[in-house]
Amino acid sequence: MELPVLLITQGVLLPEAKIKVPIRSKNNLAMLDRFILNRSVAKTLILVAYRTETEKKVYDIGTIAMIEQVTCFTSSTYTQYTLHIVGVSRAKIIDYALPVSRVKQIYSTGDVSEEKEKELYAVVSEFERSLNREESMTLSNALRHMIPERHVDEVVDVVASFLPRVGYEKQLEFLATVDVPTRVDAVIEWCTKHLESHPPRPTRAVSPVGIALPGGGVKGLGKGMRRQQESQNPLEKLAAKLEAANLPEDVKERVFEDLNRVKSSGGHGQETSMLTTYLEFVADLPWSTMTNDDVDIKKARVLLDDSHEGMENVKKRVLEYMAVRSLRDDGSGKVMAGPILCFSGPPGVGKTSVAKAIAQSLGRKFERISLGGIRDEADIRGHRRTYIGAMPGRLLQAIRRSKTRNPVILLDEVDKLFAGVHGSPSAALLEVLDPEQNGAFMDHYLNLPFDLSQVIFIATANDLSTIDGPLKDRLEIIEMSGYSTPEKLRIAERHVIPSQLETHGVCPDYIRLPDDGLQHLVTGYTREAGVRQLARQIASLCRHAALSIAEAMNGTKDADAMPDLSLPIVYDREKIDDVLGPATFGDRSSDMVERLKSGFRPGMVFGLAWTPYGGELMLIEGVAATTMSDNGKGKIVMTGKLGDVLKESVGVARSWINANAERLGVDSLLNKDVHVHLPAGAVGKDGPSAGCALVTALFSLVSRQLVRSDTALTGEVSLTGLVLPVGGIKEKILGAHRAGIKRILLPEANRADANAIEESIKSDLELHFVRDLDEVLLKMMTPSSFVLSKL
Ligand SMILES: Nc1ncnc2c1ncn2[C@@H]1O[C@H](COP(=O)(O)OP(=O)(O)OP(=O)(O)O)[C@@H](O)[C@H]1O
Repeated sequence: MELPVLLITQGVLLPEAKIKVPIRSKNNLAMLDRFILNRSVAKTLILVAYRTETEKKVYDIGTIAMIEQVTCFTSSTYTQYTLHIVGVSRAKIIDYALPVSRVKQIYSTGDVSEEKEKELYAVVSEFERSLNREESMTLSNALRHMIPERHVDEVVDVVASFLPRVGYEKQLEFLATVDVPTRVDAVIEWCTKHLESHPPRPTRAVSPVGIALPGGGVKGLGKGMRRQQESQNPLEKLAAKLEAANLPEDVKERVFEDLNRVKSSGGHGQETSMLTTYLEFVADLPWSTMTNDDVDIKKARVLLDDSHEGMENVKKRVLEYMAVRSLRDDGSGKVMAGPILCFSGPPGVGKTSVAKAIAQSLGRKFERISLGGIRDEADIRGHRRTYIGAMPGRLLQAIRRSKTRNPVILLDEVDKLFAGVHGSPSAALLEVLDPEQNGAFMDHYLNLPFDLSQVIFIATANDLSTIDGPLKDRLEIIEMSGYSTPEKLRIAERHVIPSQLETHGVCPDYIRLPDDGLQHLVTGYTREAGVRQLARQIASLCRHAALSIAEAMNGTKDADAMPDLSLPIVYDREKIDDVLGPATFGDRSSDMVERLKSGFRPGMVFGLAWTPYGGELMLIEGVAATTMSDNGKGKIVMTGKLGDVLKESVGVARSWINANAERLGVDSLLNKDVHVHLPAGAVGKDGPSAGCALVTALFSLVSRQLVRSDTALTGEVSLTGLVLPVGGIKEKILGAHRAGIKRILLPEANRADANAIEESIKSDLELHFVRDLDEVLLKMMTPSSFVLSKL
């Protein structure tokens, strides 16, 4: 037969064994691309050929293998494919060529005496117990159906694949050995050698592979031992587990039918082993185990207040939610479905930790499912069992982990679900969240209805605009905005520092972080909306402290007897610079604002952008092509990865300037070619909120007057020059403040949003609210601008 070739230079795949091969070489990538990717690969056969590094030649015996799965890991810089394959049989390579070679399957020969077999099983049993628990489980699972049927040839292959230390050359030799008795001798020898340095665990007097052996089992084992095996029959154990799982009646019937099928097959065969794994999963699911809700609103309030600083609105909404739940609870254990909360905001503002606090105050288990980047419906709903390597979906896996049927499940990053080629995960999620349907949720793998109606789902998102409409409809959005510097200082002092000290085992008395040190840490080493980076920097200081203390103690247990270290270690500005290196960001002022202070030219203006990671200062630049400034066609070139809505805003800005040029005494853009650019071209920008900034930039260009470089603005404009409200005001103000901007122009209609900002920030800023573009230009142009008199 002719098979595509996978060429490897280390590790040997023996029949029945499974390996994962990362695909790196050019040849293997070409083979993957041509024969495997974008095809249905299940059960595809390939030839694994081996090349010896020393002789640089391909070995004439290979392994025919079956592909079980292809996995792909993608990062921003590379993509790594990995093939999961299982060995099928030995093969003689008749005609080696790439990418396809001609091979002939070869079969094992020779009989093994009963004595030898007994010796083999005894030594394999010891060998199994010398492995770590995980390997030992894998080995016994692999051998489960072989020993009872006396597949000695397969047994030795599987065991040999657990002996990689034997070396590549020896394993290749083993692969080439068709005579089974010779292979048995080799395995006995290798196992015995391995056992010299890895003694077996003492306990467990069971069969070599941890399962009962039918029809008398392995000859030579005593009666007592056989009885013990019988009492440990895994099928009986499984049956008992299924009984104890308290399955609903309709489910029970189907499950026990499957169990009988396994029983009647005697427990062997690949299909049976898949069915057994399935039944184990069924038995592990918490069909009827629930925790009792313990809703004490007072306690919940204390817990939330203790664990979370500020965020009063969020806490209020969460407590209301819990109060409503408790009123709906009629004591029957069934609570009517309520709204599904979705915390939306930049990273590190406490979305996950508030969700955890909800679970904790209800006394429920907490599980998190990360949805980021899921493209496949099967991730949510599982694979059908007919697929090789089928698995249940993430929902049921989370339920199994929680061991209860009513946990709080956090659906993290619902905004990052994408529809791929294999169905829409967001539609599957919709079904999960629908109280009409989730009482009988069907996972493809489980293929039995499972009741998810008592689960509390909470979602998180960074960017609401990317959530599918119908899914968003189901969610009750609670916005969580970024923190100001004073808020961060308080969160750090009361929460992050104590928890990091505890995590790193540093006694609070040994370390001191004075106010100016903490302030330096926040403003000089982090630029973020949440407190993630800050927590990381504090962790670095804790590790530094732990190391200094450990070194000074040098074996003594008495911290007071540390001659080389004066305690507490004080992390002031200097010390922090010393430990973490020079500050990455200039204190309080962004690099951009500093750099541009003296370099502002007509046509430049600071806008404000909302991003999923918090508010950002955004430079807008416009230039007129001077050589053809007055004989152009009024064309506008736009660059900087702009979305459609932003491009339309440039059009609106241009029309307004043209319509008002005469009144304002400036040139119009009718015969000027202009280029508008928004730097940081790699980041996509969209939305109407840059309207005011664009008009200002174009006005500055045609009037050749400077815009104030100490001011940033946001606001949508209408064609007639009205300034319309925009979203993300708090994030934008905080972003500007972080960047060192003190003067901000906002739409009048956003006054209430701006007022919600805490006083300490507001007092540090000059906020101006504007109604129309004339007001905008008056406030944005530098005071010396001659055109101002016309406004
Ligand atoms: N207001 C706060 N009070 C106390 N701790 C806070 C507060 N906000 C955030 N934290 C802490 O900051 C850390 C990061 O928060 P968390 O992981 O919940 O963020 P997140 O918003 O879920 O971020 P992501 O979206 O990246 O998952 C946690 O240790 C959390 O306890």
